Amino acid sequence: MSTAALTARGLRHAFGPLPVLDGIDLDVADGEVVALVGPSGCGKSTLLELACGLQQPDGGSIDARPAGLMPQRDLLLPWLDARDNVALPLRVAGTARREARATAQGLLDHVGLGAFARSAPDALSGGMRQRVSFLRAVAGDRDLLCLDEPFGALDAITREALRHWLADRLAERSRSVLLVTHDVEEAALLAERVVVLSPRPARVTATVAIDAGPARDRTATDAAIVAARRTIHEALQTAIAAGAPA
Ligand SMILES: Nc1ncnc2c1ncn2[C@@H]1O[C@H](COP(=O)(O)OP(=O)(O)OP(=O)(O)O)[C@@H](O)[C@H]1O
Repeated sequence: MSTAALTARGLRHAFGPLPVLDGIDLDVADGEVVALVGPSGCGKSTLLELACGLQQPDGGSIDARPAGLMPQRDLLLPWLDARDNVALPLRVAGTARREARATAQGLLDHVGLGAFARSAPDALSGGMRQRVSFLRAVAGDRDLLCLDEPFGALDAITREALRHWLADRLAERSRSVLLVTHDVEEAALLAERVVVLSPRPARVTATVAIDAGPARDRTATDAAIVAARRTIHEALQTAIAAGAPA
């Protein structure tokens, strides 16, 4: 069996006349966390959708393991409570209702949402919904997780707590992650490699290796993280400047 969770070569995609991806090469190894950063609207979510098979590329190839997707809009099912939304991928995989609900309840407890397990999505705040959506993606136990701005709507403390929680889960059970984020520090703290995209149509303009030890042991003040943040930031600036109209 191949040791790649995802391999994309020369990936092209357009929405009608709008070219969005312009020949993307991307690899995610088994157990590797790769972050995607790039200017707003460059095509990051589109790339995740291709990785999960929700869209077919216009050109090139993509080969990925079955993925759990956390989309940017939470897309919770409004007729299920928070617990059953989290339990959904387990139910789809054949887990009995009682066991699936117990697992979902445990996950909700871990992120401070235990008391909201029986709440409908429309009774939850945006940040709560985002956490439920995150747990639903993680609960599916797929080898590849595609996370689109998973912590974007959260306050700084909750964001940090969830980042630690994810790093701990990944240390316990190795999974591959493709993480879209606008937060350069988050990318440096979680990823082993950060792939920098140009403005639309997206091309890969740089890849930054983060050599800072396991994610669960990293802190924002580590010299390697501070240096990585600067490198990613500069690569983003270069990408944006190169893509800007003259
Ligand atoms: N289904 C669609 N139909 C038409 N255009 C689309 C569709 N999905 C995305 N687009 C367009 O494709 C471009 C890339 O969108 P995408 O959401 O992939 O970018 P992004 O990098 O994830 O953006 P952001 O950082 O703002 O979340 C945008 O111009 C968007 O308007």
